[in-house]
Amino acid sequence: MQQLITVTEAEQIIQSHLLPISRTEAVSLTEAGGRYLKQAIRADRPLPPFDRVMMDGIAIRHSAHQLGKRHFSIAATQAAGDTPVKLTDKVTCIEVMTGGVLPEGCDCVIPVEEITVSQNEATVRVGYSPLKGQHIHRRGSDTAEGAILVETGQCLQSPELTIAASCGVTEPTVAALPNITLISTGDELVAPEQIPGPHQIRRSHATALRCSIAAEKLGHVSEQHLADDPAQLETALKAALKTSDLLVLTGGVSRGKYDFVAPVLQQLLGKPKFHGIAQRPGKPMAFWAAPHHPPVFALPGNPVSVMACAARYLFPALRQILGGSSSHVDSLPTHGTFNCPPQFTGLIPCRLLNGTLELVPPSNSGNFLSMAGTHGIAEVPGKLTRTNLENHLTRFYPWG
Ligand SMILES: Nc1nc2c(c(=O)[nH]1)N[C@H]1C(S)=C(S)[C@@H](COP(=O)(O)OP(=O)(O)OC[C@H]3O[C@@H](n4cnc5c(N)ncnc54)[C@H](O)[C@@H]3O)O[C@H]1N2
Ligand code: MOO
Repeated sequence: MQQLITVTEAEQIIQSHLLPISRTEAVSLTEAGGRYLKQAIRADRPLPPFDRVMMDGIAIRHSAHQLGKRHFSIAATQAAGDTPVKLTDKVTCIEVMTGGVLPEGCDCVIPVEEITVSQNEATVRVGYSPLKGQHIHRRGSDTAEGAILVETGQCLQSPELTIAASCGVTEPTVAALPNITLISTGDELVAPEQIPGPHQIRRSHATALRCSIAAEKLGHVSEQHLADDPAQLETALKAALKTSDLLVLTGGVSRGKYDFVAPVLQQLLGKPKFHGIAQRPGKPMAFWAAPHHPPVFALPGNPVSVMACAARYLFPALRQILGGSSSHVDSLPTHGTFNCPPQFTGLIPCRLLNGTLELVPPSNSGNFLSMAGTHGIAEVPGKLTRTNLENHLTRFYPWG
């Protein structure tokens, strides 16, 4: 392991070595949620595209009311979707519906609540004084045709998809998902569906990481498990380095006699950009970035360490590769106690409740049970005590 660097230094080193994915693909609107846009979405026509009636009621010429007219016979009814009719005089009105086109010749909509209708005649309530132009959403008042409405790089969520659908962008071009190879290592590990021997445990990292990556659509995951064998590791890594956009290894990265991840990667890619961060958990994390090779994240094998390092470094890195912003982080008030050396940073599992983080520190990073019901990690400087934690806004990194 090298000299420990800080959490912020590790983040900066990772950020400076990531390239945005250059492949794109067109996806249907039903598949587009959560994907990162690689085109600008423009208005295909002015919005709204016509003078849009905003209230169910009657449309009149405002000057008629100004001149004292209160009774209007209903010349026509215009529903939403009808081609517009025309008001030709000051004595009649057109019955209109929300979403319809404002009838030609009208400049005022009076809601149905302000009129009474009897024998095809609408009477405006005494004392009600409508304004010229009221309840009319003017053509082009939201945007002109051709304007950019959603910028490239935006993560598509329901608001952006409202715009895409409205502008007829039915197959937005988005960043292709990176191919992520997830390699877990360890002779003690068996698949979740197997019955472990007394000296074995079931492996869980790939399941956990897949869940976060799939939920946020951060990549296509392929998964392998390897024994603690340097030759096997070398063969698998050589192949994965050729076919992947990013590699994640879990376990085998600390100081044990059978921890082969760092030496084998060093042989293939040279020295890591860092190996060891002043953080708890996750101290032995390492990162490689070599020219013409995908970046490699080697996460320490303890389950809490894997998830803490993934939340803090891996998921933001994947967002950055996809073209999104990796820098936005919520800073929130925090409660609880934690145990971390003062010169370290704690990456502490926490619950997010009513805009406040409640720390749920594990008894050790191999104890994954207390992560149940938590939402991510709080990044807490180890020098903080319980008392001054209360005046501190803590950065929150969700599980995904
Ligand atoms: N002498 C030292 N020993 C250790 C150090 C150190 O600095 N010096 N660091 C400790 C820390 S901190 C951590 S974290 C672990 C990380 O070690 P490795 O990355 O080599 O991880 P392993 O030893 O392979 O595994 C640790 C632990 O996690 C379990 N594990 C691993 N993979 C999985 C999986 N896919 N699913 C479930 N559980 C998994 C594994 O069985 C071990 O119990 O090293 C400390 N030691
Ligand atoms: O710091 Mo290690 O990642 O706790 O178990």
